[in-house]
Amino acid sequence: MAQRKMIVFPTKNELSQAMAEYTANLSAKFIKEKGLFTVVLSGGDLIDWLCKLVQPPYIDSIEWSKWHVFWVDERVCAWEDPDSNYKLAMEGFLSKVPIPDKNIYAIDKHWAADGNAEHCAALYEECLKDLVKEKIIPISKKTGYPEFDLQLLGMGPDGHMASLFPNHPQINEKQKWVTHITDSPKPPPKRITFTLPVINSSLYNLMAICDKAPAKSVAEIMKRNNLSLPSAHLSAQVENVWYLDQAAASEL
Ligand SMILES: O=C(O)[C@H](O)[C@@H](O)[C@H](O)[C@H](O)COP(=O)(O)O
Repeated sequence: MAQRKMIVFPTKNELSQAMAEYTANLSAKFIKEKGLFTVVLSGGDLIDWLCKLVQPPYIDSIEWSKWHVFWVDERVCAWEDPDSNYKLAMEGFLSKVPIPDKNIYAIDKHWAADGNAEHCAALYEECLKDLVKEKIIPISKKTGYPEFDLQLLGMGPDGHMASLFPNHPQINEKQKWVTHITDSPKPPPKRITFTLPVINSSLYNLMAICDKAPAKSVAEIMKRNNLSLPSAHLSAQVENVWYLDQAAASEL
């Protein structure tokens, strides 16, 4: 498993620029190697930081038609709800680039609007299994779990990643690929999330963290490897890279 690497950027703008370049380079590499690129998004501020991808030169150079887009976690609510990670990503990013609709794998529309978190998680896992059969997602020979090319992650001030929160049992799930939570400490309470083995089976994981609020948790992870914080468990098969701005790195 890859060692954690950390890069601190002077500003959020530079972090955003580097994230776009990192994503574009991996997109080119994987499309050349296997004809497609699987990208997993999270919610939160990350989508804002992806803004550089919808600007030149990336907007024109990326082969968007070869992208397949997933969510590492999603809030269980209607697609139109302001809480929806799908809505956030569509409005801020995906609607601005020509990725075919069929390659965007959102939470089930009906069951999400209905608020059924358990069923939404089961359906999302089924969707991943169908894509394994269709050879869009391989199963890693090393981990035995689905292998995505790149995940773009964020961390909350409490050290959570995806919807794996401190002192909640979801972090220990090893059987399921996708699980659910109905009492998330960060609102809204109902969510679905990739499990830790699936998150760590990704080839490349980029964790992007900005601002002062998560700085203490960043220090707990970087200096003390405090495993009570879910993000401290992040790994990857090839590269586990953490991009921080100055404020997020201020307690290091
Ligand atoms: O649904 C969510 O809330 C996100 O997917 C979540 O996992 C996010 O990545 C972190 O909470 C960081 O969020 P912020 O960038 O908003 O702090």
